[in-house]
Amino acid sequence: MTAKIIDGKAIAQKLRERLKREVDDLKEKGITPGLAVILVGEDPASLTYVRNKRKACREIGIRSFLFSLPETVSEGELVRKIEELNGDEQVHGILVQLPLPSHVNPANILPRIHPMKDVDGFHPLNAGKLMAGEKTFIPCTPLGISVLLKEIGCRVEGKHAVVVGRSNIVGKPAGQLLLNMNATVTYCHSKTADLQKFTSMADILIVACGKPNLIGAGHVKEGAVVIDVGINRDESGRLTGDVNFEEVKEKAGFITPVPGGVGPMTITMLLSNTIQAAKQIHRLPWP
Ligand SMILES: NC(=O)C1=CN([C@@H]2O[C@H](COP(=O)(O)OP(=O)(O)OC[C@H]3O[C@@H](n4cnc5c(N)ncnc54)[C@H](OP(=O)(O)O)[C@@H]3O)[C@@H](O)[C@H]2O)C=CC1
Ligand SMILES: Nc1nc(=O)c2c([nH]1)NC[C@@H]1CN(c3ccc(C(=O)N[C@@H](CCC(=O)O)C(=O)O)cc3)C=[N+]21
Repeated sequence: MTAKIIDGKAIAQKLRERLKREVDDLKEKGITPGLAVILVGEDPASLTYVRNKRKACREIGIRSFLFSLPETVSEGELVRKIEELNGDEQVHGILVQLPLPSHVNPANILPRIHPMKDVDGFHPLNAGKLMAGEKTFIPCTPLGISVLLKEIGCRVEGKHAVVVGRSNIVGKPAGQLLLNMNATVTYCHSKTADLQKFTSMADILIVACGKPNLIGAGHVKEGAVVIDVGINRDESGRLTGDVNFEEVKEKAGFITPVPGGVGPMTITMLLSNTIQAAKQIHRLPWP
């Protein structure tokens, strides 16, 4: 089987046009959604991501505010900045770009974001609500994956979803969201004894490890839906995922490319969550 390639970039573009109309409607009510991004240090990858996020905001009329803090910032200073933004009426969403420097523990920082402004969905209250199946902010990458699955007409209910990776920002919430959608979910991670045994059972395979070519054709069931979250840069600076694309596309039913798959959806869901935050703060209905 030769896989259909899931064009995340095109799907993201289509959604952003819809989101722009939502922003226009809000502006007519006198509300301009605003996203505050806190960037600590000068990691080149983080600088690129933050630039892309702000550009995406600008394109659909969301205001973005950037706060660049030095690598040496203390936890106390970071928390003070967050508290200031929690009280800022122009700011509806707050994002602290990860990773943070090693002297800063994200567990001391992320819970200080007001849960109603937590557009990344990393606050323990929102993570708990996702686990309980309640309406909440869902982390952008898992949410983007669920939209991609919907777009290709993949019915999740009753399927076996295998998630490789168990980070708080991708793997865990992705598996939880698929469970909420009635998939049977298996998590794999670096201590999994026989990765291939599990991945080759997957109807839906989500890979979020940061290990280039971890998944080859032998890991994949014929006709499976393969979602490659990994973003790796090779020696020449080219982006690759965690899946051996050339090999796996001959076997899978659907596959996301890197770049142009999950990445653009992550940013689109950040825009969407920011709009929902603005609506919620102004007590407007949100879906
Ligand atoms: N496209 C997008 O929008 C986004 C892409 N990313 C990318 O996704 C990837 C994962 O990100 P993130 O979740 O933050 O990464 P983390 O490093 O936090 O987590 C990686 C996970 O992969 C597991 N893992 C590592 N090696 C193996 C292995 N050989 N076999 C099985 N599991 C393994 C780890 O297991 P253990 O827990 O045991 O250590 C861990 O759970 C990265 O490439 C990142 O750049 C991230 C966010 C958004
Ligand atoms: N608080 C926080 N929230 C995040 O959501 C978050 C984060 N920190 N830290 C880093 C990871 C990574 N991440 C990506 C977002 C977009 C692309 C993306 O747009 N990728 C493009 C390519 C971009 C390029 O060319 O570099 C693509 O795959 O097509 C990738 C990765 C969000 N993250």
